[in-house]
Amino acid sequence: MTSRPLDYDNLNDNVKKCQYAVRGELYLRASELQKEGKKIIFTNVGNPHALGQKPLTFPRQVVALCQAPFLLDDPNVGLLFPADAIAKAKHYLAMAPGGLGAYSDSRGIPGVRKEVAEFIERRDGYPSDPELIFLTDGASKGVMQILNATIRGQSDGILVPVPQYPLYSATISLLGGSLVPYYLEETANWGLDVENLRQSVQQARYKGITVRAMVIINPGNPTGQCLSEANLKDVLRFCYQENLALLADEVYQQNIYQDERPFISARKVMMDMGPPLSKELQLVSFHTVSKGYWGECGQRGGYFEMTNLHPKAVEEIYKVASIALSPNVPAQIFMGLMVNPPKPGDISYEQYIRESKGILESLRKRAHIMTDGFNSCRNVVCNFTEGAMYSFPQIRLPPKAIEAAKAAGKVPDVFYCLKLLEATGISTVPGSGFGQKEGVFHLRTTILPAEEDMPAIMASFKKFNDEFMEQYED
Ligand SMILES: Cc1ncc(COP(=O)(O)O)c(CN[C@@H]2CONC2=O)c1O
Repeated sequence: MTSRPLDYDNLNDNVKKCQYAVRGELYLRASELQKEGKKIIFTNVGNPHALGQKPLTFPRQVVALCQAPFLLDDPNVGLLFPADAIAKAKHYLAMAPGGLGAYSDSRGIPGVRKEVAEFIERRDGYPSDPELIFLTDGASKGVMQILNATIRGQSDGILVPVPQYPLYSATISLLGGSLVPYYLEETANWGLDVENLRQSVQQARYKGITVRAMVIINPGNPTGQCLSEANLKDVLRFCYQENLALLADEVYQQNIYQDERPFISARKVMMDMGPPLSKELQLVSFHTVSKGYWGECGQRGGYFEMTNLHPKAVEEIYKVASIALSPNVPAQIFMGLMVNPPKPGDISYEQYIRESKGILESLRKRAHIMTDGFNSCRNVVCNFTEGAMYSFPQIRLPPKAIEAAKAAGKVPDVFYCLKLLEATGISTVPGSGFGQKEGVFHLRTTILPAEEDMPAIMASFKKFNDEFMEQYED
């Protein structure tokens, strides 16, 4: 048969080059085993509702009414829905001409963008312009839009933390750009070092790469570290000195499990630093309804906020957003509700706070159970999950295990994670999927399995791991 346009060999090379390990080899093998009837614990994806977390009640009540506005005309609606949910549904329906079935503006519903701006103002104490906030189908799409606008070709580089969330490496590959790694220091609790940043940029420039932007993920995925205000000041100063735009991925800003380093946005620190940075440094910040104590991953709601971008650049980003017509309208309502939740005195306030606090407190407990569990295992060390939703233990593989992996044609941490999966049903992501220093191996799991299941999962992991180490140690 003649070679055809969409045959593998004829596909765009950038498509074939990009990798996304969160749903890679381990996930595919776990899905096969599940089909064969094996019980699988999918802790590979930060997907809270898939692991049993209940959705918050109030947002679902409001969106249900927005999706089925005829319920608002039912005389019994007050028997099923609280008055503030009814009022909120009417509030959003009034903002969305044609309701949830109609396209919105390509930047999102102006009223919701205004609510996001007000949220940012309350959080940071500085004005925020709704015209510089675009709603997106999850933060993923926002990241892809901004990287698409930034990367002009192979010689454009993006400074990305290693280990990193592979949305960045995959998108940079897809767009034909160059990933410029900066290594986080595991022994310094995954801290970043400005000298390391400078070296990475210098090495890239030496290779003829123009470094255009720097990505920070705060709190970190997969590493879970929270950046301090001092760290953020260093990063902002560095980006200004090196003329880099800063892309601040802050999707886990609600997921904080320690009190020493509370979340502080890159934008607040930049504004606190005043001119010239607050007036000149280009910053794009990303957020989502997928994380935090919402976990509404499937709704596909997100936003990005642009600071210090020229109006003509904003217009170009708007033009490209308009190609996809409209962000997901129901998700925009979720975003509005997330940034503008029930207030003290509202009928649903107590329930909303109770549910939210319950989820966050449980996540904090699970972060400790998992970290302590890993640290009780042979040849395993693990930094505490200060934030986000993941645990990223270092697995010190004996040389014999590395040889066995090579003999099996597998990267060592893939070999280990496959053995773990076969033995326990625990589906993780090998550290090689996020990038790691040469010769150092990790795996990523989420802290999302139900609290009551966590001790048994960690015991099952420990049994497997200690037997594995026994088998391969000299
Ligand atoms: C750092 C980071 N940014 C953006 C996203 C995308 O979120 P949206 O759902 O808003 O597009 C994720 C999702 N985290 C993936 C999903 O689950 N496990 C992960 O590592 C993420 O971890």
